[in-house]
Amino acid sequence: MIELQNVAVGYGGADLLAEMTLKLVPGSFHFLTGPSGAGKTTFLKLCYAELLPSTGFIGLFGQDVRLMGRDDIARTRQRIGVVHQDCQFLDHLPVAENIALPLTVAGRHVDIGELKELISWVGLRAQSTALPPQLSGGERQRAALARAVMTSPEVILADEPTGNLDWEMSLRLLSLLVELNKMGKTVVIATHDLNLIRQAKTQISARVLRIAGRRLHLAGADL
Ligand SMILES: Nc1ncnc2c1ncn2[C@@H]1O[C@H](COP(=O)(O)OP(=O)(O)OP(=O)(O)O)[C@@H](O)[C@H]1O
Repeated sequence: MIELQNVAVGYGGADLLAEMTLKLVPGSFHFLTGPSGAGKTTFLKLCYAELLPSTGFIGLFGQDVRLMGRDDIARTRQRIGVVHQDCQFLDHLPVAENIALPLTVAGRHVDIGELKELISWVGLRAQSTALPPQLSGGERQRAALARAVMTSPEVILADEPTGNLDWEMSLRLLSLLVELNKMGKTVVIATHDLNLIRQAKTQISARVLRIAGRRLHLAGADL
C-alpha cells in the first residue's frame, strides 16, 4: 500500500535521507525510531505525499506519487490517517467537531452515531463538547487519533503520539493503536520511546525501523 524504492529526500541542500526502500504491507505494524533530527517526520511526510522524493519511486496504493494530481493526493489522504506531532485543533470548535473535521472539510456526511462511538472509543465522551484548550495532553493526543481515524483510513501514521505523555497514558494510546492494527489497519509509529516499543512487542508482531546515517535500517532483534 505504501512502497518506497531507492528514495532520497532533502530540504534544498544535501539529501537528508537516501537509499530508502520499504514496502508497508496491509495489516503490518512498524515503529520508526532514530535520533532527534534524523528525519522521522520527514519520512512520514513522504508516506502521505506531503513531500515528494528528490529521487526514487514512491507508490501510494499502487499510484506513483509523481504522477498524482491534487485530487488524487486528496483522495489518497482519506486512506491515510495522520496523527501529527503537534496535533493542532480549531480552538473555537468543540472536540467532537474537531474530530469530525476530516469528513466535513471533504464535504462528506458525518454519521453522528459513528462519531459518538469513536469519541467513546478514545475515552473522550465527557470532553466531546469541551474546547481543545481545555483538554489535557493525553486527551489531545486521543482526540488527534480519533480525528485521524475519522475517515476509516487503511493506514495510520502517528508521529510521536506519546511524546509528552506519562507512561500510563502512553500505554493507553498504544493500546488504541494496537486495537486498530488488530482490526486490520496498517500502523506506523515514530517514537523515541524504546520502552513503548518493547511493550508493544509483547502484544503484537511489530517491525522496528531505525533511521541512522541518513539510511533506513531494520532494527528489532536488539530491542
Ligand atoms: N521544512 C523544512 N525545511 C528545512 N529543513 C527541515 C524542514 N523540516 C525539517 N527539516 C530539517 O530536517 C531534519 C529532520 O527533521 P525531522 O523533523 O524529519 O526529524 P525527526 O527525526 O522527526 O526529529 P524529532 O525526533 O526531533 O521530531 C532536521 O534537521 C530539521 O531541521
